[in-house]
Amino acid sequence: MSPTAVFPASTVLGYPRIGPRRELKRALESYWAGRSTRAELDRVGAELRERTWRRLAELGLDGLPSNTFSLYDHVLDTAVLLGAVPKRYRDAADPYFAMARGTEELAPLRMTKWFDTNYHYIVPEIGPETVFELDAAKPLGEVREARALGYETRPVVVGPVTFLLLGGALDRLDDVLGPYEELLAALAAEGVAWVQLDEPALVGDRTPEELDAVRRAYERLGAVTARPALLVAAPYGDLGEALPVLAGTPVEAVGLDLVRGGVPAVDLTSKTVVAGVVSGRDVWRTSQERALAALAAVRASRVTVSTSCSLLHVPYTLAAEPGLDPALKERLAFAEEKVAEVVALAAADRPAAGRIPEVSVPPAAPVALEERGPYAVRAAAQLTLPPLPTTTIGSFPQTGELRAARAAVLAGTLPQADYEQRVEAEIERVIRLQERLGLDVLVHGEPERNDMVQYFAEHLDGFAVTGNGWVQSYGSRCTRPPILHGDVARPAPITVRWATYAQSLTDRPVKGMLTGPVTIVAWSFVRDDLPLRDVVFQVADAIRDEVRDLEAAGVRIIQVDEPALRELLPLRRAAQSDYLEWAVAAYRRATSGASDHTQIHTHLCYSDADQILAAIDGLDADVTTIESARSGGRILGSVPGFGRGLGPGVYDIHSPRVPAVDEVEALLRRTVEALPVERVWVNPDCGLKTRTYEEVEASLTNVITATRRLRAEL
Ligand code: MET
Ligand SMILES: [Zn+2]
Repeated sequence: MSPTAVFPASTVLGYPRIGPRRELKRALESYWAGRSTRAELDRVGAELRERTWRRLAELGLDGLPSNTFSLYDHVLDTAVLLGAVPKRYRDAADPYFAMARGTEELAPLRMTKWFDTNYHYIVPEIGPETVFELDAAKPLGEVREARALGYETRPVVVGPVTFLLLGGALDRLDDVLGPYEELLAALAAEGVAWVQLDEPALVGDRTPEELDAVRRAYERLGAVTARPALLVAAPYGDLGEALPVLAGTPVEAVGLDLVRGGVPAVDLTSKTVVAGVVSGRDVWRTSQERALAALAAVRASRVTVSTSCSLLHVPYTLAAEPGLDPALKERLAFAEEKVAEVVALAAADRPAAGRIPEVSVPPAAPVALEERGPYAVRAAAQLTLPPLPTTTIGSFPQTGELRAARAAVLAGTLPQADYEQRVEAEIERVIRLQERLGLDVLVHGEPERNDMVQYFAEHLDGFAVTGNGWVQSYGSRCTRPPILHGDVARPAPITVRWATYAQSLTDRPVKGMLTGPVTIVAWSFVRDDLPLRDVVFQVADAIRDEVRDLEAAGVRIIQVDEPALRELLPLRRAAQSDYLEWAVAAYRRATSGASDHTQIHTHLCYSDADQILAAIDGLDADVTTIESARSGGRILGSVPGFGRGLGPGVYDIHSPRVPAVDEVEALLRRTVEALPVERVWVNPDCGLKTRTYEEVEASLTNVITATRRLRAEL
């Protein structure tokens, strides 16, 4: 017998969890530092959950989700739920955080980007030895907790197909379905009416075998005798060929992303459609007209209103942004405002009048660009360096003092000139440290940057920055994406003064450090009235001017970071080449103004770079540094054909762990076996700003010792 519960008229697929004032971040970091207890951390979690449910109810939302809270990551929570905790972590003092962050003895699990977002999840480690076993404490606990506060909720769990695909183990489907069936039974016993299983993996290209797995999974879960009604939600795109498959299973409701995907032609008259018409991916107000038209076009037994995906990707509320220009604010909606839109759409029975006017500015006319010479010519013209040159990715630890000083400037209690002196003092410290450690290519350490995108946004026209618009990136880490709302231009040089100051302190080369156009647009909330491919070239032109000015100031090596290149890659193959074409063109537009004797570096991280190697090659950078250590050197298998300088990272900077000399040496040996030694660079996986000086000094010392051992053999 299938459940008969009616789905609520309005809901959201998920909600931010870091806290409106980043309360969870503070609680986590204090717990990790040993300054507070686990009980104190759990209390902050409970308070945040309560506030979220209360606020959603106050805003008039009918269907409240639960289990959308997480202490670190919802995919890691799912692994725990299913018993997929690798043996080696089980005896750790706190196995959950040991998997997330590592311990003295244990490296953490791999982490990578969640679909095409800037959120990072912990990759489940599933092997033949994994025994799936249900541990439903968390979802059941949240259901009870909400009920005690007077709220009935719909638990949200990552679905079996997505979970296994993320862990590269779809062959374990039959084994994992047992715990899912038990979970459904346990939730039914608890009186839960609906459960939401998130299956974002279904909006990508799926093979016939994978689609068959979808069918088998939902046939089986649908056949559980006493179970809640099932909502299968597919955020971040179009379900495509997976939709008829799902529609043929007994699931009661499907959640569609109608912002990115079109209204499906598939007949869904036996299902409820939870229609995602309010975007969870941007900060722009919803066009009521367009949303109502989409709602009207869906053919289903019941159509209810929702967000296109979890609101995890947007800040909490515009109410915390008194500093934003009111005219811009009119065009914006953060999480709370989006909930209000969902509620209003669910109540509306006619198109609302008074649409917000959309502003449209034509993109800058493309100009003919001079190209750089061939790589061999450039390499001969550039600086001569020792074999296996050592460098870092740019940032050094951001100290509490510097952050406090920046806040004091904002508050008006510290004069700008004093702040700039402190930045210079920090640059000097970083330069001296690198000289002492013996690095070959130095950096200034980026102390003036709160964030690699926001810093540029603050210095470019066309961007607004928020005061509190924090969005979770991973664990306790958040970013404040700037809002790109107008035409982009660079009124004055941005980084030249810091780069030249750093170079004035040392005879060794100092790399200039810029963020690339693709990453700037990827990590901003970009106006939704123009295609990204138009906007990105305006940003590229601004960076191009900066490259020129750095070069004119005598900087011989310039790094233009593109860590987000992989992230924006469309989930469907059919759309990928078009994206890669404009992304690569934008990067080249930004860098091709450099002369042949300027060495251009780029840096990518969390890239799963194997998929986009041709595009990375197309960037035509002289040197590419890339994440490799955290993923165990997997990239080395795919890079032999790479024709220019390459620095696969030799240690993971996302964990406080200091890598041993032998460990670095081993990875370095594998690297020189995979690549011609004269093209190999030695560097960490990524920037060092989240680490302490103590960790950095110890780690880099070991990196340099390992490099010297190898050099001695050359
Ligand atoms: C996420 S990539 C970071 C690159 C930047 N240059 C840094 O070192 O922090
Ligand atoms: Zn990086």
